Amino acid sequence: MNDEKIIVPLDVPDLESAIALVDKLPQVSFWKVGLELFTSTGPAILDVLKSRQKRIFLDLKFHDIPNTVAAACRAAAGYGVDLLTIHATCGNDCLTAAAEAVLVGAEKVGTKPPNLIAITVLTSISARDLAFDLKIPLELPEFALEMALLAKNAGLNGAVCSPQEVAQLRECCGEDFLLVCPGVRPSWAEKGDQKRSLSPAQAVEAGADFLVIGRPITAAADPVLAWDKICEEVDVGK
Ligand SMILES: O=C(O)c1cc(=O)[nH]c(=O)n1[C@@H]1O[C@H](COP(=O)(O)O)[C@@H](O)[C@H]1O
Repeated sequence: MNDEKIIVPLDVPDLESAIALVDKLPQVSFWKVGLELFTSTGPAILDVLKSRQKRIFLDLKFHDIPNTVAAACRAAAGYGVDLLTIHATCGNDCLTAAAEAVLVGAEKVGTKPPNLIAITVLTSISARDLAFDLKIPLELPEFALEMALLAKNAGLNGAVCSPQEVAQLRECCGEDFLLVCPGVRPSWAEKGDQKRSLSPAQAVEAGADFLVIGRPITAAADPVLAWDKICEEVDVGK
């Protein structure tokens, strides 16, 4: 089984619903806490997950000036989480300051620093959105690669990208650069707002270290069955 590659987001509004979801899926070893839940519960949810020996992806997607982002990264690193996100479009100075800040923040409390990973291009953005709304003059795969390289050169540990770009990023950024892919959809699941998806097997085959898969599992009529089906698919893609 290759189920440790799958991260399930706790995209729920409060602590009670989060605990209910964690209890419903005891097989899941890696959970993501994102903007909705962290804004609602603060670090209380992290304590719950740690007390159950779960790995934690704290997905706060920082995006601000270097001084502000570095301070936020120092604070977040003190929680002892496994993964932490920042937008690559913060720019080089910000990414460099953030990479340094997680080390300082973790050391201050004597914990392991999180792997700091950069959002390249959100998986809800299409090539059309990038060109016409955001006015980025590069092709989407090229822009995603540039953002990953910016992050790598600034000393980050990895990037978040869609499964459609992961093969190219793996080739250019090397084996040690963590690549985390949301926007993963089994053939039987709704795409929702995800615009650049591939199946779990395809994403793993293309070189993803981790897949973030939410609604196909959490909104399924039978989440345990959906989890089992996805684990089988991930094994096929190995
Ligand atoms: O950083 C993320 O995790 C993330 C980046 C991205 O580009 N796209 C993306 O969907 N995500 C997150 O991945 C999860 C995807 O959830 P589902 O679309 O329900 O599978 C959500 O919690 C998003 O916040």
